[in-house]
Amino acid sequence: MSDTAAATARAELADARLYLCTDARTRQGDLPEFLDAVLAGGVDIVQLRDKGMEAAEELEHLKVFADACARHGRLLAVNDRADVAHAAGADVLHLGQGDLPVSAARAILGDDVLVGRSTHTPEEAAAAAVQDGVDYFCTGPCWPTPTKPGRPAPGLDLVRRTAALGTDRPWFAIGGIDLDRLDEVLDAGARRVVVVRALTEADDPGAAAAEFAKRLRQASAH
Ligand SMILES: Cc1ncc(COP(=O)(O)OP(=O)(O)O)c(N)n1
Ligand SMILES: Cc1ncsc1CCOP(=O)(O)O
Ligand SMILES: [Mg+2]
Repeated sequence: MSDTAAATARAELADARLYLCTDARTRQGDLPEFLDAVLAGGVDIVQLRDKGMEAAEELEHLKVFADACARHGRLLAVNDRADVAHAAGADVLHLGQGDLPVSAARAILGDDVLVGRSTHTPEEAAAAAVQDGVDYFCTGPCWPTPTKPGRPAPGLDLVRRTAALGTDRPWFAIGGIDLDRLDEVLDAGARRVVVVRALTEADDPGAAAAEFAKRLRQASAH
């Protein structure tokens, strides 16, 4: 990615409100159509999150994700692996606390790829808000979720405490968020969310994405 493209991607991240993570299996039969529907609905960033998939297979699936993101002018994210993010030409790499250190990812990717970080405590959130090389961070899970089994949920208190940081760095609430719970997440102070099942399991994913995007943008406007 050129310097200009990276600056554009950072501006798009600043404006982003709705971030989808999905594997390549849940919507196996209609993946391109599903991605087109949610991107048209208002998803700003799409991450292929398919734990345990081998790199070669991940790269193949990422072509479908990259094409969809390019059609809609949205950001493509890779989970966990800097090498795969580089090979796929992704805009974003997401790193958890147990993944590659940010400095190691930067050594592979340089400054042009956006890097995100997971946080699960107020201390981790405060650190991610100022850590060099981090473009955005996520806090959660807000609720226990079968998408991330075994991960204790710090709940909305973490969202409140993250909001209280008053950071300008973009941050997203994650974990167990659906349209019924969105107002609670907004009331706790989040203005950006990451979702999986709320879109992958929606009867009408495009309409669900549009409803998320509308309410997130309304909340951001005041
Ligand atoms: C956007 C986004 N936020 C959080 C996560 C979770 O990352 P991590 O804690 O490393 O867990 P895994 O997803 O790797 O199981 C994410 N992937 N994306
Ligand atoms: C990847 C991840 N990290 C923390 S919660 C989570 C999964 C969120 O999935 P869902 O939106 O289906 O609860
Ligand atoms: Mg990870």
